[in-house]
Amino acid sequence: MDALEIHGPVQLDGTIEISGSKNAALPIMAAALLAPGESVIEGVPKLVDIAVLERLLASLGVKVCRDETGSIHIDATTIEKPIGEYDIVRKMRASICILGPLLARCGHVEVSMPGGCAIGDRPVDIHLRGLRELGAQITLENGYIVADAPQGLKGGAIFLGGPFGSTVLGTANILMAATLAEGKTVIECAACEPEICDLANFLNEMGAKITGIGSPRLTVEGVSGLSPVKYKVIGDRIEAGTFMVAAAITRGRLELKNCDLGHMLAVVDVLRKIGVRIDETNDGCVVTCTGRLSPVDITTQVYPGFPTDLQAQLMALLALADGNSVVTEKIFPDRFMHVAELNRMAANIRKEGPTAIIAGVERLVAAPVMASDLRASAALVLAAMAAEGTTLINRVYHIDRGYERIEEKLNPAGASIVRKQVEQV
Ligand SMILES: CC(=O)N[C@H]1[C@@H](OP(=O)(O)OP(=O)(O)OC[C@H]2O[C@@H](n3ccc(=O)[nH]c3=O)[C@H](O)[C@@H]2O)O[C@H](CO)[C@@H](O)[C@@H]1O
Ligand SMILES: C=C(OP(=O)(O)O)C(=O)O
Repeated sequence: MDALEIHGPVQLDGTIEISGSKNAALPIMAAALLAPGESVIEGVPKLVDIAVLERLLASLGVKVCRDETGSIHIDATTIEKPIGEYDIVRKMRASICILGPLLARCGHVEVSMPGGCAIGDRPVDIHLRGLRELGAQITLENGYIVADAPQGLKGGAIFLGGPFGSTVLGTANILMAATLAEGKTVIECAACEPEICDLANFLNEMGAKITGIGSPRLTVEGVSGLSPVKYKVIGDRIEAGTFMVAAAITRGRLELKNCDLGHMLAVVDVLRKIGVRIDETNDGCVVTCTGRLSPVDITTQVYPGFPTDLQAQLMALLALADGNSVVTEKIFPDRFMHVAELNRMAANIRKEGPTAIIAGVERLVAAPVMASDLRASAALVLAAMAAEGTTLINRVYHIDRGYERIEEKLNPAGASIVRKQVEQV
């Protein structure tokens, strides 16, 4: 099993190209199932999660390959078997994205209940409620969601709100299904995340008729068929945010390319309050941090609020601030696996329900730590670059789910990260 050995403290200085967005690429790849023929998706990051979806699509009988430029070709001319098997689906939450498009295209689908990061309870009840409102009959059999719409789906008014606001992949599923439904669908309380906008833009290029993109009300006029297209996914705002924190926590300077600050207004606002300088460039930004770090209070929220996927990384930074910060997690109230590991590195963080109180410390100290989920792992890499000594992060397969060879991006900018094979611990 891979581990990362990280020597600190370092001061980063360099330029990093942000990869295409994982969370945009995954639903877009699934949406390619809607159109017979070959779609080409450009800018898809080389990640474990993407490889899992490639395997899942191939298991449906769809032809999938990555060419020498890195683009993914998905030939969905025929779908032999609309069944998402447990062995693949359990590895990744986003596998649930095949549910809507397969139902719309084939009139029948079976998908195992999905797995995903250990960040708390993650039901799919709203996905199922939305599909039922489009006319699907759905049962749960042996851990599989079995959905049928033999006469096709029918548009309607669908409210997608849940206990924590909107649902990102739930919106993706209903949106994809609605493109081929008969008549008009209005999705209320739709997710407004840039990844959903990217998916909607992709679907429109395929011939779908979606309006209201970026707002909580999406209107879809159903069409009888969609055509394959070539499409480039947006840059990864979560990878960009992680590297912004990397510049800040090492009191360094990073130029980030292929990142859209328009997708990161809450993150930029919070980092500026902490004392980080962010200057916009033509295709990204330059992030510099020289002085002291001010504490802040933040609450994670649906877009355009502060994203839960950057909560752990921000907490690593606040661990070194001059005073007390408060972080409240409103999307996944149990997403705090990183707290205990950061405390092993001499942070002073106390968790109370869905809130963490972070008393800033002068310095972090290296320690052996365990990556527990994707963004918690990223937080540990950030903390380790600022900590004194050599940190060993075990179970880094979590980080490979969402970051393309993170050490190869950070080392040229001055990090000292070595990937090692270690005995399983
Ligand atoms: C692949 C991908 O894009 N993953 C992202 C996506 O996950 P994902 O789409 O799974 O997250 P959701 O937006 O659906 O989850 C938001 C909240 O709604 C709840 N919920 C969701 C669906 C449902 O049917 N019932 C229900 O109660 C969830 O438990 C959670 O508390 O959005 C999350 C929130 O921004 C991010 O952290 C994930 O990185
Ligand atoms: C939690 C994440 O991914 P997933 O929804 O696939 O578990 C993430 O990208 O931070």
